[in-house]
Amino acid sequence: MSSSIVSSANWAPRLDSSTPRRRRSICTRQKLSGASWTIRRRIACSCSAPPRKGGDGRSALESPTSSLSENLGVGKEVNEESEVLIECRDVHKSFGDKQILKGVSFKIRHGEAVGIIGPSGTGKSTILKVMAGLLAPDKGKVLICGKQRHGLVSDEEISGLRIGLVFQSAALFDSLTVRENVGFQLYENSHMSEGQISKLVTKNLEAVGLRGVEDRMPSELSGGMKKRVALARSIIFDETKEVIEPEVLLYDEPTAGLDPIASTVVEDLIRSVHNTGQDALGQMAKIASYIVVTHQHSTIRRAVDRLLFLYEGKIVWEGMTDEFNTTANPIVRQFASGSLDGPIRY
Ligand SMILES: Nc1ncnc2c1ncn2[C@@H]1O[C@H](COP(=O)(O)OP(=O)(O)OP(=O)(O)O)[C@@H](O)[C@H]1O
Repeated sequence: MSSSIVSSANWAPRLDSSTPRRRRSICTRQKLSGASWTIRRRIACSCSAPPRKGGDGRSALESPTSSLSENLGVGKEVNEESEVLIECRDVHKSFGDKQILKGVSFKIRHGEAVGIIGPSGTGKSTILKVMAGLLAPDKGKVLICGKQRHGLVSDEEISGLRIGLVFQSAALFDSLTVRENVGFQLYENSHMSEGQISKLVTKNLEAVGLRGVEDRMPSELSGGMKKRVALARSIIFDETKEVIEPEVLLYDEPTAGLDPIASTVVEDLIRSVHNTGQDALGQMAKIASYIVVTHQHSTIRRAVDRLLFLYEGKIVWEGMTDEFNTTANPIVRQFASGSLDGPIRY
């Protein structure tokens, strides 16, 4: 069991003597472009994921007409005894004199699909960044498989649990092709050949329903395609490694700005890469658990099983998705109905 915790807080393309020439050119091009990128963190922890299961369970709210959904295993089997992968314990975070998180506590267990909802500006993205290690809490703890993370540490190849954050904006490198974007981690950090990476990129793009876009630039993609490319980038992993690390994926508003059908596609993709199920190619995926920050009702219904409601810096309600519309909690009722009357004031 590894005791080290390694991540990539200020991760950026590295240029060193071990970086192959082709890879250096990718890094250099992007450095010059000054674009933002998705930050991925690798966290070595002492947990080991339970064996992968096929499972035929699905959310009670899944559409019975969705053939993809029918194949997806979801959180039915998750219970109190499932292993806790991430725990936020009394997390506080302020920006200047503005207190955003005021004692947030919750656990994410292996196999869970959890949604974080709540009014705008209440700190949903902030808690994702704290979990991903991009922000340090002012007070309280984030435990990864029971181990407290201390600050932001360097990015190294490690084994354990990986935590990936998929930004709302997709955050693709604008000067790199789709192939280079999706394969970026592998070009940078693996020993795979170009040909191997290229094949894997194509396979992962197919898994998110994209074909023949490898040579396009991000500017040539629609918003929905960009989100799917970001999804492909978040699920790709080095298949030549003997040990495949389980991963918790954190999605920040993955369906924001998409039309209803494109949203459904992304919601089902998020489900399909969960490791209790299969990806769109029918292969077992490796995502241990995932968390989705969302405002979209369809995403709440289709993509997650359990909800955490964040309001005024605290989790004020937790429940299963089918309880979202029936709970008597006045804050949740107002939010679910979109009413102007109630405890939430704008
Ligand atoms: N780096 C930062 N510096 C200063 N203030 C910040 C920073 N990040 C977030 N904030 C502020 O913290 C508050 C919470 O932001 P956050 O993005 O977490 O909210 P949210 O619940 O995700 O909102 P939305 O639903 O609108 O996306 C906002 O008032 C925001 O302006």
